[in-house]
Amino acid sequence: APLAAAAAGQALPSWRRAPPGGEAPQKERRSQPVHIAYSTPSRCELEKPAEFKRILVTGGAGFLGSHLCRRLLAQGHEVMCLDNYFTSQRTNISDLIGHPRFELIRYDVTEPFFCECDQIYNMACPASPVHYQFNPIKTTKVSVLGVMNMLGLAKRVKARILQASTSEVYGDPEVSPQTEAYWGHVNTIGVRSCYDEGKRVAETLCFDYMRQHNVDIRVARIFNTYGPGMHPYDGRVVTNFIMQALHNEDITLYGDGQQTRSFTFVDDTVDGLIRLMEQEKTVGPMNLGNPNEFTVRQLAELVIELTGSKSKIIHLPLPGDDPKQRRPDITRARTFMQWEPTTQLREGLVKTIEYFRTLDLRAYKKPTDHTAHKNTDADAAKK
Ligand SMILES: O=c1ccn([C@@H]2O[C@H](COP(=O)(O)OP(=O)(O)O[C@H]3OC[C@@H](O)[C@H](O)[C@H]3O)[C@@H](O)[C@H]2O)c(=O)[nH]1
Repeated sequence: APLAAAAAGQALPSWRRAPPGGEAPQKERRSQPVHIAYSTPSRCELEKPAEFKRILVTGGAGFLGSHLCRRLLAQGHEVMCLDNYFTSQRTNISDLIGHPRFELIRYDVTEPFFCECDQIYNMACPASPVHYQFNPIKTTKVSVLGVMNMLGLAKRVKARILQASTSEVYGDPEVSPQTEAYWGHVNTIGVRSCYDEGKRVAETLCFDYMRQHNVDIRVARIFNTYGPGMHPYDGRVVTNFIMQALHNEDITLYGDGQQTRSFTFVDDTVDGLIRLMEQEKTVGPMNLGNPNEFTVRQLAELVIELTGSKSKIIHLPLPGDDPKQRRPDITRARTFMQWEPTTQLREGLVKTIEYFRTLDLRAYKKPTDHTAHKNTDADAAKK
């Protein structure tokens, strides 16, 4: 059937379809819209031609990475995608495989990697607490060795490099909202430290490579991002709640649900990442997040409402070191990149729910036992 569809020119990305009357000139083929499986259509069309660049995206098959690859291809760039598929899979980017400007390389960023490129987006790292606590030593290695390898490459080929950092560098913040000037409140020995401290060292390395070797760095502190393309079993709150609601299962609220998060729709985050990379000056780390703050209970109630689910909310213990509040101050992003999120939670959730509703779950590997939420403070006290 896929062959028949291919012959008929259907169910193939537009760039793979033969134009009526045979081969079109390269220019004409490039100007056709690229159909993107997960992102919203407005972001998928081939955008106004940018200066052609060779761009390396580590973690390019992951949730954020795959959206980024699509967007960069749509801008007309050449994209090299590196991934070891620890938390991602090739189906995330199946629509890109075979694209003339896309190259896919199975690789682990803890090993040095060399290629000619103009820009590097270092996105590789498991991001869900369930995943990054599964093998915490490896998580620190990915953050620290991964960024060292990429900074070394950036230095050697004089590429600009963007490091995907995180709101988790603020730990359990004592101030709200968090500006980039806040140094954070992070436990160095807790169950989340592998990720938090790994990303903090990654930031340090970026700034030291800039000071010592003049490497052109960008550091994005990404807040909780959600949207179509998320792994259905990633264990994070948006996926858990939507999956549970769609299957009329209990909604698992950890703790009393009064902890807050600021949820950013994936297209806004990707837009922010590209703007930050293209921004001409290094201006320090940049918060990328939606400043609208919600309690996790509010999120649960909104998901139930939008799905029309019969699910009930139940309470489970709060995971260890779970931050109580998280809200970005985005003055810097507004000032330097004229960036702010345009999709608010309700609208973004509707799109995400639609994605999960139509997802074929057989294409995804079921999780190993979800243990992260069992790493509670009470357990840590017993040890
Ligand atoms: O089923 C669930 C899952 C999670 N939660 C709660 O929802 C909140 C958000 O949890 P998530 O696991 O989605 O993500 P966290 O905010 O803890 O960490 C995230 O921070 C920013 C990013 O860098 C990462 O994606 C991730 O580390 C937490 O308070 C968590 O305890 C639930 O109440 N129920």
